[in-house]
Amino acid sequence: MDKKLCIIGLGKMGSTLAKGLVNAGILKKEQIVGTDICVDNFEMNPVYCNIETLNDNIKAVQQCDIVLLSVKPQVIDKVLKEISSFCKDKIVISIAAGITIEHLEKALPSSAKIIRAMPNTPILVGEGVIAISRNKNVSDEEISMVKNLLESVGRVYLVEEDMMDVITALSGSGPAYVYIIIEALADGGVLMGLPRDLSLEFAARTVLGSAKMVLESNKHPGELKDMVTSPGGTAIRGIEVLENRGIRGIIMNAVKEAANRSQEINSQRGVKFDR
Ligand SMILES: NC(=O)C1=CN([C@@H]2O[C@H](COP(=O)(O)OP(=O)(O)OC[C@H]3O[C@@H](n4cnc5c(N)ncnc54)[C@H](OP(=O)(O)O)[C@@H]3O)[C@@H](O)[C@H]2O)C=CC1
Ligand SMILES: O=C(O)[C@@H]1CCC=N1
Repeated sequence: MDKKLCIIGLGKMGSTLAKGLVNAGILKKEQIVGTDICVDNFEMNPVYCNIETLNDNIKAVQQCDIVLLSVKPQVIDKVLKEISSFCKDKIVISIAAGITIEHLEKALPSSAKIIRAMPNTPILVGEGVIAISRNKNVSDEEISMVKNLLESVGRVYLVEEDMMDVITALSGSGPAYVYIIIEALADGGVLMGLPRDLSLEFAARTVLGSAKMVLESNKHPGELKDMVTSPGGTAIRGIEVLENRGIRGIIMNAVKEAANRSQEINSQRGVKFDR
């Protein structure tokens, strides 16, 4: 790919994307420029993988074909205002939770090619899942190019934008829920006497393997669960505890609340820009 990418905001997600794309070999490190307001951040954080870093968003945007906005929703308006006039012919990808294409369109030139995307942190290890939606200015060829770029770090799905808040809650935020589950499984092992490092390894590998079974076996998770639960055995005793405490409802509510928050982020911000 011969395009140059500018990542604005080299925080957790921006730097993860930079590293994921370079590791995947789809872009050379010379094809990515990253910006952040705090230059010290660059030195502190080794994950920037030697890409060029600037603390000047405009300079970075001017030298790139694709602009990826990876700042918090709370500061995105400020950044959009700063770079807007330099984005006429650019593909602008925003990964900001809750920020709609309509909102981005109001802040950018009418010709801007806008993509709203929702990745998740496992892109760092090439196992991300990424949803993308586009505005009318993005051609089929351009969306294929972006899809191809992002496919180097995960599975990419082109979705209707009205699914984005839920996807933000499920796969965008989901790693956080899964890490809590892994940590709790490991704590359970430690509680019962396993060494911490062994317990964490077993917990993480159990989640990894179980997810692979769901994806590769073509079996419903309930059927896979039944394969683990012998009558009168150990697993069903554990499940009884989880069901008594409402594990399913708790997880469903977590997704619902996160999706509500994604919607709230956009509606609470108003859509008002100085051109
Ligand atoms: N973390 C995640 O798992 C995911 C995050 N996202 C989205 O990605 C975006 C970034 O999130 P995340 O990486 O977690 O947040 P971070 O706060 O870690 O990263 C944002 C970075 O942008 C910097 N920044 C702030 N203002 C500017 C500016 N004007 N110009 C350039 N850089 C600036 C921040 O610097 P400073 O800290 O000094 O303010 C920070 O380093 C958010 O919109 C979030 O919704 C999407 C999917 C998953
Ligand atoms: O918590 C957040 O707002 C971001 C968006 C998705 C995951 N983390």
